[in-house]
Amino acid sequence: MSSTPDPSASEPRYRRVLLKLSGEALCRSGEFGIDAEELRLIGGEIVKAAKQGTQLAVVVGGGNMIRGAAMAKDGVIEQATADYMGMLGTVINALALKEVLEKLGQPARVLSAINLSSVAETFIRGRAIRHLEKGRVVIFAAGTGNPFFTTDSGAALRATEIGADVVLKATKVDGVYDKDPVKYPDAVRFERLSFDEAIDRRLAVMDLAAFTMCKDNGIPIVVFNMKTPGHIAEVVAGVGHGTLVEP
Ligand SMILES: Nc1ncnc2c1ncn2[C@@H]1O[C@H](COP(=O)(O)OP(=O)(O)OP(=O)(O)O)[C@@H](O)[C@H]1O
Ligand SMILES: O=c1ccn([C@@H]2O[C@H](COP(=O)(O)O)[C@@H](O)[C@H]2O)c(=O)[nH]1
Repeated sequence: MSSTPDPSASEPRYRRVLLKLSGEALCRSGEFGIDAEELRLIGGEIVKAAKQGTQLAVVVGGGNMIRGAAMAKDGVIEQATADYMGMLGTVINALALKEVLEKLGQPARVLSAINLSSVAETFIRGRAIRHLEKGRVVIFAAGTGNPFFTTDSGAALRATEIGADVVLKATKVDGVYDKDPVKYPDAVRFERLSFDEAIDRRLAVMDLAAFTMCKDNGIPIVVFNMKTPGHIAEVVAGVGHGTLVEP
């Protein structure tokens, strides 16, 4: 997806977006945890995007902390428990992100799908919308709040609940390919494709539940590279370079 901005347009292209940020945005490439410099950089990118006038909600993943399936692999920890641990990892990421946004002057709130009343607001749909209308960046933590899901599904769910115009999936690759480009250097990139094609081909850039929920609710998805400076703001403005998955 790429398009030329209309210089006469004073309104932003999107009124409200859901930005799905990989947890790996918060750590150095190939490492784990939270790196202060990476956090500061990604925080700055989100502030740039938020300043453009589009209401910005963020779902942050937890791949830099714990992935439930990997944690449960050797059978010591049950998958459901490992998934709750994974969700708590996303809460840690969300708190870190909120902190850096506010340090950079951007008001932000964390709304958690799991009740953790001492550290974050619990998700209430009306409150989320109210925060967005007041210009705060809303960070949704703990995915769907249920094990056996992912934060991609959480992004699709929250996007539907808040009436987002689009899900913007910020990731390590620059779009959707016919196979995983990290594993296959000959993978071919799509400029745009339909939900049916993404689902039929089982393209693993997002999970099936997330694709299906966005499809059923008519919410397009843009998959784009998060590490290019300025790119998050461009994609939020509707002029970035990514793959558009559309109904
Ligand atoms: N067909 C495909 N096209 C593009 N990417 C693909 C495809 N199949 C698999 N991938 C992989 O999917 C990954 C995107 O998922 P990513 O790791 O960003 O998300 P996540 O799992 O939601 O985030 P987190 O790191 O927080 O767990 C890419 O890095 C890419 O390697
Ligand atoms: O709704 C959800 C969301 C996430 N989880 C668990 O958290 C980790 C991290 O999320 P990613 O989407 O992989 O970044 C995930 O592996 C699950 O274990 C969950 O259980 N439910």
